[in-house]
Amino acid sequence: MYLLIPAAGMGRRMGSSRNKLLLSLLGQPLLAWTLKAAEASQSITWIGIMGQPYDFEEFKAIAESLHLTKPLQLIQGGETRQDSVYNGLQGLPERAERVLIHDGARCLATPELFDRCAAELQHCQGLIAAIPVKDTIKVVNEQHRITDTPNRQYLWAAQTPQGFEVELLKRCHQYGREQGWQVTDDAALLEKCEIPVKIVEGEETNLKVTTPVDLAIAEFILRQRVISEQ
Ligand SMILES: Nc1ccn([C@@H]2O[C@H](COP(=O)(O)OP(=O)(O)OP(=O)(O)O)[C@@H](O)[C@H]2O)c(=O)n1
Ligand SMILES: C[C@](O)(CO)[C@H](O)COP(=O)(O)O
Repeated sequence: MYLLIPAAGMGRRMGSSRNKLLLSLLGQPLLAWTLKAAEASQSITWIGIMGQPYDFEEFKAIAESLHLTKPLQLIQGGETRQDSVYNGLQGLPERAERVLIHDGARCLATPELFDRCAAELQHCQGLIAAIPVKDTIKVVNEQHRITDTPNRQYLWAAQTPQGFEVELLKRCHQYGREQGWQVTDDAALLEKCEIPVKIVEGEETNLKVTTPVDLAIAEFILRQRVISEQ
């Protein structure tokens, strides 16, 4: 299975002056934890990382320090996550039929989650990892007045990995560009093209490190894992 890792962001919500994926998490760059899970996955055979060229030297150093056994390709990212995935798709080897996309910032995803998504992708055109929403969600208007309380049974929080047939995802990205669609995940492009996307049960710990609080929570979870492995 081919894996593309969007890693070309800036981390504005982290308040960081550099790519948050290079920040230290339990003594290693955040991206290293994501790559370790990809390396440990049984199904992933090829890894592409979309980054900004000024981060490439550090990405290479991280990959070398991990002694990755899987082929690794660095691909120039874009201005938005959507652009970065678009570029990543162009950088896939021609033989790639299916692909998983996984945010570099979701550094706690387990190898087992990659493997479950990869296995499920043999039976559908598109899928995403997601978890049921725990909160009661309110829809509000511009005056901050509640307009609706949707039934939680139908609300799931999107995660990555998100997996697709390569040709289908390429077509949806291309069409989305032509239509000027701006989306925050790849599934949204298929939804807009009215193509069904399946949900695979994600992991509650598979948080996206977005703000400094997320970094602290991620560190806590990783510490627990390291302790339980000892
Ligand atoms: N131009 C971009 C923007 C984001 N990403 C990647 O997409 C993932 C999810 O994005 P997000 O958490 O929003 O990361 P940032 O863009 O870095 O954060 P922010 O929105 O706070 O600036 C991250 O792994 C990020 O590196 C990317 O590859 N290319
Ligand atoms: C793809 C994603 O990680 C799914 O949760 C997310 O949508 C991307 O980042 P953002 O924080 O929603 O911009």
